Amino acid sequence: MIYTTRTTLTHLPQTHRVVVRLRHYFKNMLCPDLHPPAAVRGMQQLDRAAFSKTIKVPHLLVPKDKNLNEVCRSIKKYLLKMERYKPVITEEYKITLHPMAVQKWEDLADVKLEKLDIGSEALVWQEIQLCYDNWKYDEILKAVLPEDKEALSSFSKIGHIIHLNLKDHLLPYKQLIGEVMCDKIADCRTVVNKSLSIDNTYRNFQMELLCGEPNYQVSVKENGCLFQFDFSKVYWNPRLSTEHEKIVKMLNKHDVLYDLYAGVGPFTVPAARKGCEVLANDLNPDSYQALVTNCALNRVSKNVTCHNKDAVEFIKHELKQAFLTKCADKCFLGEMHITMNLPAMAVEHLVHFPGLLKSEDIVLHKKPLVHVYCFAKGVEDKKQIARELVERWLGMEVEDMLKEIAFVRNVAPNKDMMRVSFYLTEDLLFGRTTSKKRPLDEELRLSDLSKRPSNKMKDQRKQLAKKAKNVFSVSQAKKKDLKKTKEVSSTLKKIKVQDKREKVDQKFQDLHAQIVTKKAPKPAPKPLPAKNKNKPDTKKIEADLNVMQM
Ligand SMILES: C[S@@+](CC[C@H](N)C(=O)[O-])C[C@H]1O[C@@H](n2cnc3c(N)ncnc32)[C@H](O)[C@@H]1O
Repeated sequence: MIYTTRTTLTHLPQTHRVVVRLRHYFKNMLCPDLHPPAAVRGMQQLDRAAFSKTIKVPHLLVPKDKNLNEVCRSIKKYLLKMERYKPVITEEYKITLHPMAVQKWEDLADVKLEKLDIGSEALVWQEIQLCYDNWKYDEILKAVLPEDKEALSSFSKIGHIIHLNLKDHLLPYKQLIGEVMCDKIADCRTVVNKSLSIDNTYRNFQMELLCGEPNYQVSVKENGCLFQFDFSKVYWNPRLSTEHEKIVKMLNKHDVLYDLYAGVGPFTVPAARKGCEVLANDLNPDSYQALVTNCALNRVSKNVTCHNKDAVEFIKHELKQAFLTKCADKCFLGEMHITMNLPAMAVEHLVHFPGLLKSEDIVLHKKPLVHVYCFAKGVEDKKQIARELVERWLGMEVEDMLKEIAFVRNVAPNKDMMRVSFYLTEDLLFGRTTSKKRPLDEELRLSDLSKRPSNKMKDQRKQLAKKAKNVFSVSQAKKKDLKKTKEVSSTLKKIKVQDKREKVDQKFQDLHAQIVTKKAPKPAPKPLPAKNKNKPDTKKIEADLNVMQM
C-alpha cells in the first residue's frame, strides 16, 4: 500500500508555510499499535513518561555473512519509520519492519530475499520500546486533544517564535501545546498564543507566552530579504509573503514606491533592492526603527526615505510633494505605485486623494497606481464589496481607473482580505471629477452598506479593549494573570456599545451623503473647475472621523 499525502510542513524553518508532496510508504497513524498510549488522551500537564509503551513488531534478522547494506536497500520501503527511531541496528544485523506492511513472510515477496539467500526463519516478532521522542508534534497532539473537537489547525512560524491562535476548547491544553511545540519543532524557542482578537492601532498582536524564552526579537527572510524586528511590538504576517511578492514583481527598476503603512518593510525593502526609489512611512515608532534597520541590513538605505507619521499627514505633505517633484522631472520615465496595506482603515484614507493637487499648476505625466487593501465582509461577491468600499470613500466610481481587484487571503468565515488596484487620474487629483451619478438602487444598496458595522465602530470596540491593554501584555505570562484575559473578554462582551453604534451609524450616513457626490441632474458639459461644489469637504470629514474615534 502506498500513500501519497499532501501535507503542510509547518515545522520548516521558513517564515511561511510550504505545501509539498510527501511520499509516506505506510502511514503510522493508521496503525493503532504505533499510536501513543490511549491513556494520554485529555492530559493537560505534559507528562512525557506517560508516552512510553512496548509493542511487538516484525524484524528481519540478517545472517551476519550477508551484505547488510544490500538487504537494507532492497527492503527499504518496509522499514518502520518513526521520529528518532533507528530501524536498522547495525551491530545486531537487525532491521525493524513496519507492522502494517509486513504481517507474514509472503508480504515481502517482491523483495526477493531468497535471491540474497535469506529464508522465512529470518522474520521474527520482537518487542520494541516507544517513548515521547518517537512522535511528531501533530501525532502527540492528536493523541492528547479531544477526539470529537476540531484539532489544532494551523500556526505561523516567525523566526524562532511559533504563533498560535487557539480556539476556546483548546485553551485548557495551551501549556501542554506550547511545551510540545517547543520540544518538537526545530529551532523553536518561544511559543505564544494570540490572546484576543483585538488588534490595536499598530496591528501588533496581543499575545501570551505559553512556553520558552520571552524573547520576541526575530530574524526572518522573505522574498530574498532579511528582516529583524520585535514581534511583540510590530506587525508581521508570514501569510502575506505571496502578496508582497506580487506587488514587488509589478515594479520595475525605474519605478517609485510610496509605501504608506510600511511596517518593517516587506514591500519597501525588496522594492528598493530592485532599484526603485521608495518613500516609506509607518506610524508605529518601533516599526519605523525596524524599517530603518532593515533598509540598512539589506544595504538599500540610499534608495529609501523613511517617515514616522500618520498616513493622512504623509499623503497631504510628503506624497503630494513627491507627485509634484515627479511631474516636474522630465527624466522620470517610471511608474508611481502606492501601497496602502492597513485593511481595516486604508480605504478611509482614500478620501484625501480627490483634489490633493488642486490649485497646482502642473501637468500629470503619469497616473499613480494605488494598491489599497480592505476587508470584504459578507456573503456577496467580495470583489464587488471591495470595489464599493473604495468608491464610497473616493466618492466616485472607479470603472475607468480600475486595474484589478484581487483576493489576498481569507481572514474569517465570510471575511476576505482584498486588494483594489486603481489609477489616480488627473481629474481626481486636481479635483475636477464629475462623478457619474449612481443609479438609485445602487445608492440604496450603498446606504445599506453603511449600516453595516463599520471600521470606525470596530475601532470603538478596540478603544474599549485598549483600556484593558495591560491585561494582555506578553510580560504577564504567569498563570494567575492569564485568568484576567478571560475576565476581560467576558466584560467586554457585556459593554453596551449599542447607543454609540447608533450615533456612529448616523454620522456615517451623514458622511456618506457628503462623500458620495450629489451630481447636478444634467451632465456638466465640461469638467468642473477645481473649486467643485461636489467635492467632498475633506477637512470637515477628517474632523468628523476624529470625533467618531471615541
Ligand atoms: C497591516 S500592517 C502592514 C505592514 C506592512 N506593510 C505589511 O505588509 O506587512 C499596517 C501598518 O500600518 C501602521 N499604521 C497603523 N495606523 C497607521 C496610520 N494612521 N498611519 C500610518 N501607519 C499606520 C501599523 O503600525 C502597521 O505597521
